[in-house]
Amino acid sequence: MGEAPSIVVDDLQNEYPNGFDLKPKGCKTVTVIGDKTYVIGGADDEVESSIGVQIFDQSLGKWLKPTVLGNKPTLCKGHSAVPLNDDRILIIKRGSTPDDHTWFLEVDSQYVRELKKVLGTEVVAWSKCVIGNAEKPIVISGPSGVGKGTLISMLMKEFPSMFGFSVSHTTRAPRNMEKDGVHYHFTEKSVMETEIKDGKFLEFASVHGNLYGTSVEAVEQVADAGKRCILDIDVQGARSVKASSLEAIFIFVCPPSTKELEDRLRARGTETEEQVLKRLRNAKAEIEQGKSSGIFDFILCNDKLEECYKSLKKLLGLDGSISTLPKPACREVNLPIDHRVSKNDDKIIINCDTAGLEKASNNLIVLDVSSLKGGAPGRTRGLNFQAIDSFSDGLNSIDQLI
Ligand SMILES: Nc1nc2c(ncn2[C@@H]2O[C@H](COP(=O)(O)OP(=O)(O)O)[C@@H](O)[C@H]2O)c(=O)[nH]1
Ligand SMILES: Nc1ncnc2c1ncn2[C@@H]1O[C@H](COP(=O)(O)OP(=O)(O)O)[C@@H](O)[C@H]1O
Repeated sequence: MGEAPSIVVDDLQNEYPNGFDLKPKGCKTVTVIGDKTYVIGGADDEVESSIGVQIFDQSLGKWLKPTVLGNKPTLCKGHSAVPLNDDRILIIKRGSTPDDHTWFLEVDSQYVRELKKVLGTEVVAWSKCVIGNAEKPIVISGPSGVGKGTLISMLMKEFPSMFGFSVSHTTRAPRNMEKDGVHYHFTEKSVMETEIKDGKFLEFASVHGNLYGTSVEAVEQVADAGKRCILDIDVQGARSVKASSLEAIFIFVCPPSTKELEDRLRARGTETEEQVLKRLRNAKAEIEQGKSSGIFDFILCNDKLEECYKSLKKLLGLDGSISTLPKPACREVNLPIDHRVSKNDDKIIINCDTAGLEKASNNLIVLDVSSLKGGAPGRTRGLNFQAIDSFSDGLNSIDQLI
């Protein structure tokens, strides 16, 4: 964020009379929610190639420097901004592709309020919007050696385009075959602690004597690749995620017996004797918590690997039931640079049939925001999308749509 805002208070008052939320000027929009005016785009920090955010607090009479969380939208040829429910601003990027045209800037959501308390600064968070009901992330926990990694690898191998792994940070040393950035981001403790303080982690915990954590970026990278995110985290981490605003499915994997767990851990041969003993001691408490804490939606016993994998696929709806069927393709619509955006209750209407434009094939696009789910950190899901050729569909006015 640049120190000096790119527009001054006088600009706000003179150029944007009150209620100016929907008016773009150049590459920036100005949206008022409560006492705060959000100037989105056109900021000095856009050299970073993402859309910047500046905030003017009318009650304090000064500009605030927000901490901006989440993967940020890349610069575009302008955008429209529509405030929703006083806690987020819908951003529609002009001239952008179907997978990138709709974003939310959360300004007062549960996540933003939590992070404001933690960081003690003004906070806003970006969350990209996915059209339709993308599946929730999956949290998998269980004691060391139970087979979590094995089951996750099997899923990713069988369904490579469906699942993506959330690459955690850890302060433990890499094992022989482990690659930095693939299995973990291997990190210095002091670096990780600073990043935790800066609000970059969705959750973190000390496990078997090392620090482990899931960065917001790790989860968003998977979501932005259009995949369902899998998190392999311990029970403390699962508890934190459950308490956060990230909606997920929670699965706990148990061993058939303590003896079998010990055998698997020793046979894997990746830990020192001291580490094996520590992991086995911790396993008892983890299994108790896994079974009784009420965090987990499903408990799987990993006795015979193939059977356990089958059960995992079944509970994820991957056993030939409905969710494995190809999803109906959403009509892919590129948003032209020239369009007008308006709001009517839960419907956002994008009118691409602006003066001077040739009739576009889809001249009205209606976004239904009535059943939004999720949000930062991660994606906002559940946006319904309807592209209509108002002429061929015989519609003469927007009123007929809503
Ligand atoms: N809370 C939390 N736990 C993690 C994270 N990444 C891994 N873990 C957990 O840390 C524990 C130890 O992981 P690791 O050292 O890879 O050994 P493993 O359990 O034998 O695979 C496991 O219970 C993992 O689920 C994370 O980002 N957050
Ligand atoms: N059902 C199973 N039966 C026998 N061995 C298993 C089974 N599941 C996993 N293993 C083996 O147990 C070891 C630990 O599995 P791993 O996936 O690394 O566990 P985790 O990720 O939970 O620590 C690995 O050597 C793996 O091949």
